[in-house]
Amino acid sequence: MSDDPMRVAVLGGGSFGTALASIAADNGAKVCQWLRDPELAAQINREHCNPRYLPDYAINPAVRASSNMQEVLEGAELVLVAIPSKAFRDVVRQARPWLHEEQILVSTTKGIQEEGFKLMSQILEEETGFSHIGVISGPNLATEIAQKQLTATVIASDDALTRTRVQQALGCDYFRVYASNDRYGVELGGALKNIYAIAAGMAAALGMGENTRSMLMTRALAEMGRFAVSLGANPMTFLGLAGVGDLIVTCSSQLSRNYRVGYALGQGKGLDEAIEALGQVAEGVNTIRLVRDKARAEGVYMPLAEGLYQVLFEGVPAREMARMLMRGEQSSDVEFVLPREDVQRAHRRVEAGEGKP
Ligand SMILES: NC(=O)C1=CN([C@@H]2O[C@H](COP(=O)(O)OP(=O)(O)OC[C@H]3O[C@@H](n4cnc5c(N)ncnc54)[C@H](O)[C@@H]3O)[C@@H](O)[C@H]2O)C=CC1
Ligand SMILES: O=C(CO)COP(=O)(O)O
Repeated sequence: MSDDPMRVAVLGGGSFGTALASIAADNGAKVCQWLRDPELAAQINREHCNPRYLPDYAINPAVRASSNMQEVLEGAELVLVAIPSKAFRDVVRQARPWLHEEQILVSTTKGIQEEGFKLMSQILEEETGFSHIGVISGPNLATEIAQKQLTATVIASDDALTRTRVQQALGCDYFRVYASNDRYGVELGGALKNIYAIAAGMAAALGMGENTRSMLMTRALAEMGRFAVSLGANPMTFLGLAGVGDLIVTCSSQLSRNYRVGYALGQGKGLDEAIEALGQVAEGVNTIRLVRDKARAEGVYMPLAEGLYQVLFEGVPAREMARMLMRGEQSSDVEFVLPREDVQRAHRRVEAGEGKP
């Protein structure tokens, strides 16, 4: 491998794309960032700041922004795609003429496509047929990365070259990159936790306490694991940064857009109003709908996702939903230790008078 700096292309001019572009440049890579808006690109090149999505933070001046896809992709070894899920496939299609088999393509997007319940790396695979494909996910609030707060992420791919080159490209003094070969689990964790961040924001706005938040996060993890198992993913991945790590940060921080949408809803704002006020993407709103439908179709028990769906889309008051959830069927703490069905069976027996003194 040559000593030339790695060439990195970042597709997306939002907060995360901008933060990642700056990390790669801090690390010595030659970085080009693609964004739709030529004026914003010119402003980034002039002022070394992204005033629309990451105001108040300096971007490494070596990052070159452009609205010309060909210019950005030419010669790139690593392509990071940081585009919201709704536009992800469209942008990959725009990029396709300048992508080639030797490149490493990595999604950084934590969302799901409605048609076929596809994750973003599956879209990368479908649109290109390439083999160096991966996903970055973890507790990665873009504004904290922009402040160079110590942060860790996961690069997940079954391709060792992809994992290694991403660790080399992005790993630095303030950003540590761990490897995983469970691409599906890592990507699913990043998408699912957004649902529960909305619930945590809502609970905070309703004045609920730390016990509540802790219960919510832990039960969310149980639900995520159950869902993952039903889709054939490895639930152990959720014990890592892209599972419990991301769940903790997104359910605890006002910097999370999903948390903020939940908080606004908890304050009594309507869903459209909450999204409008945010002005950025909160993937969880759409993910709740998709996951709730998928859980129903697969017969997976997901009371939090179901309850949240009813609050967001069917007008059930959040407090009323919280009460119903608290009074829901008796369950098990860790289902891999004591299966939920065993708890329910024991209840049925006792209720039928069997085993009572
Ligand atoms: N911001 C964060 O802290 C983190 C975000 N992510 C994920 O990164 C993904 C991207 O999010 P952000 O950069 O935060 O989003 P953002 O909301 O800050 O910006 C979205 C960007 O996508 C662009 N965009 C939207 N539709 C487009 C289209 N049709 N064509 C071209 N560009 C389009 C917008 O112009 C904007 O530049 C999301 O899925 C999010 O879950 C992951 C980790 C952290
Ligand atoms: O994924 C994130 C942090 O890891 C960012 O969360 P939000 O999309 O809710 O801001």
